[in-house]
Amino acid sequence: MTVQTKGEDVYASILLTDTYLPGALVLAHSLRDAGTKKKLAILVTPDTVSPEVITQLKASTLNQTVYDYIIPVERIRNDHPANLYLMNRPDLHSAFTKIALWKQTQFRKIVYIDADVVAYRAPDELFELPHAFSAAPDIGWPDIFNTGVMVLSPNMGDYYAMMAMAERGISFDGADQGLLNMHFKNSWNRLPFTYNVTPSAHYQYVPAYLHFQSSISMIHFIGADKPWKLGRSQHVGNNPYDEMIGRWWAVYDRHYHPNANNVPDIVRYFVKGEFDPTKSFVLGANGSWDAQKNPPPPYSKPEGYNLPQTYYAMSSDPTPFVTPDSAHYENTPKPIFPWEMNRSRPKRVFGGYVESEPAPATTPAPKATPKPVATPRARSPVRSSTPKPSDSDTPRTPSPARRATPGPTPSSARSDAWNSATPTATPGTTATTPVAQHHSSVWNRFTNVWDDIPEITRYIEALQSRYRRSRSRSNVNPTGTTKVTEFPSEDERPSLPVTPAPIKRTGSRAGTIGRVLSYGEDEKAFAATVPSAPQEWVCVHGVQWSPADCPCELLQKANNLLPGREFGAEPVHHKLIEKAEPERADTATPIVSPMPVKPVVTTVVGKGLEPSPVDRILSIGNEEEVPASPTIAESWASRPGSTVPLPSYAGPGPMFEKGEVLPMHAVGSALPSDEVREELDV
Ligand SMILES: O=c1ccn([C@@H]2O[C@H](COP(=O)(O)OP(=O)(O)O[C@H]3O[C@H](CO)[C@@H](O)[C@H](O)[C@H]3O)[C@@H](O)[C@H]2O)c(=O)[nH]1
Ligand SMILES: [Mn+2]
Repeated sequence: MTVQTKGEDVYASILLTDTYLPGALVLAHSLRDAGTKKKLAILVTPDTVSPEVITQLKASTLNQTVYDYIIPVERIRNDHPANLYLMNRPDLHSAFTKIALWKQTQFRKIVYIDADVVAYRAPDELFELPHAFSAAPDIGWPDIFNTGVMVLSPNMGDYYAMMAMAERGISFDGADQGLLNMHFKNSWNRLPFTYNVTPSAHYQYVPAYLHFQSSISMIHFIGADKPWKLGRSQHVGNNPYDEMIGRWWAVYDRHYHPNANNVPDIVRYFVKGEFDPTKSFVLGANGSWDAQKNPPPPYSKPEGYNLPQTYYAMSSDPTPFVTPDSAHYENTPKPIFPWEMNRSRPKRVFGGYVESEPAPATTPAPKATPKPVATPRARSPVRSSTPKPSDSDTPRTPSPARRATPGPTPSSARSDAWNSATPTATPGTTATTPVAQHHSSVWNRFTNVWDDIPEITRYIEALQSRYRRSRSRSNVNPTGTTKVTEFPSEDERPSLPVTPAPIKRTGSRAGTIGRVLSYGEDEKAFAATVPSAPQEWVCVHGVQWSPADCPCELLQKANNLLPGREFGAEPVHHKLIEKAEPERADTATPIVSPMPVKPVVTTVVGKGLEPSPVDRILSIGNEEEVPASPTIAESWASRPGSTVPLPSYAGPGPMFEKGEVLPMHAVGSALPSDEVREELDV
């Protein structure tokens, strides 16, 4: 430890708040009155001490110097103040600021004294101590020292070491005394108790007091009760404690006597019982405060204090709220206008019941409507964004909301909405997963949102008539539907439900619809289309599966139909439907489902194949289509020796088979773009 040998000696105190001003003043006066030869310094934290208070620290009204040096220092807060609560002194949160004493290296030695100390005599001899650090024992635990009186030699080594502790909140009492005792541990020079006598109202060792009384240098009023906070009338007895309190008041009165007319109000303000506002503030003739001439009396209550206040308590009534019946509305004004009296019954249907009918108390069972309706309910934005008028005579304007309708994704909200139209599939009551519920609902109840768009319907009808012609050639039953999407029942559902959907093709073939591969009802017809070589199979999964593992039902079905044709063990790239050429990123949002098809591109290694029966089915209705030029990946995959699979398509959409893996990515709008719809308007 470096001990400074140069510089001045000073007594130093510290002021962290205005409220300790009387203490700081009395300490300084007591030292001066006792004839000290040393200068006085006080550290102040300008952020918590007002300028008026600092003025009082400089000079008394008689122009006597109080403190020679006012040293502004940064407040050092304890950010881990838990230990302060152990001694019930949370107000000491910034006591760590005392560490700044060690930074005052302009001084050779500092006799530090708390602001709640009064000196009986000036202990100037302490400056002659050779020790780097001295302090007196603490009355509460005499093995440690009290930090109200310390003799120290400022040096940056101790300063930084203690700052590091302060930053970490290392202090057993949360304040400076705990920190300093941990830092100096056994290296402190013990001063006699007479340099830091800490009287207590609860315990006095009277004989010792009487014995050492004449040698007392300083009295330190530890604890929350300070003489200026207790007031003059407290502790005026003749016990040792009261006697010592009286010594503090004696110094105070010598300099700030109540009868003296030059005592600054701000000093008295912080001394209990000393401040008299009637003397400080000139009142009007009627005794009230004249706001034009004077500041408000300091003890006046704020005006808002008298404002009436209303408190509303939360209801603690546990009875469930019941909607008031119609009697509640007895006093509603009688209809007077014709349109009020001759009101036509609402025709629009919401939630399965007519608007004007009273809503059933429980969940309404949907009334039979031509088509199930995804019930719009105000609480679900998903539901309300999928309006689906079921009455064909309802005027329908293609609105942006319709176009923005998200594709049927297996979201819980969506499946919820759909289940609401499926009385047997009440959410939470079935053992099936929401996804399974969703799909069964899809299969049994719903159509695609574009099914009612006449342009698309017309186009599809035209397409289907062509399709029927072709299918009669290939002996496959027609579906005979007038809808773009025909959802078969669970029983009649084929294993590969592929329905055409409009899609915008890039290039000159924009607007070409995908082709249909349908297993249909005729197994034999389907069997005829099954390719002879397993390599020709391309299933929806677009993954390299071992054929045995492939979950594709169509593949299984084909395998069952043709027992003689065992698939090889080689991994085969299955794909029964091929996705359309991928949309460019800068064009319309991808169409989710159903996935359009194009001629099968096989991945037979080393050579191209003749069109298989599957290819032929796939090409039905698209005879005129110019085969899409292979993508880079396709060309690369078909190079001799390549085992690279064809690029898989983006996801199966809502039409995929039960048990298939769900798409893990978001899907876009299922509706065609305006551009596509224009092109579709045939
Ligand atoms: O609101 C405050 C609090 C404290 N101080 C200054 O900090 C000193 C310490 O606070 P104090 O109230 O005197 O603490 P004590 O009651 O004396 O408590 C003991 O515990 C404190 C925390 O460890 C030590 O600082 C003391 O020296 C020790 O006697 C005071 O004297 C003042 O100089 C203020 O200026 N304003
Ligand atoms: Mn103190």
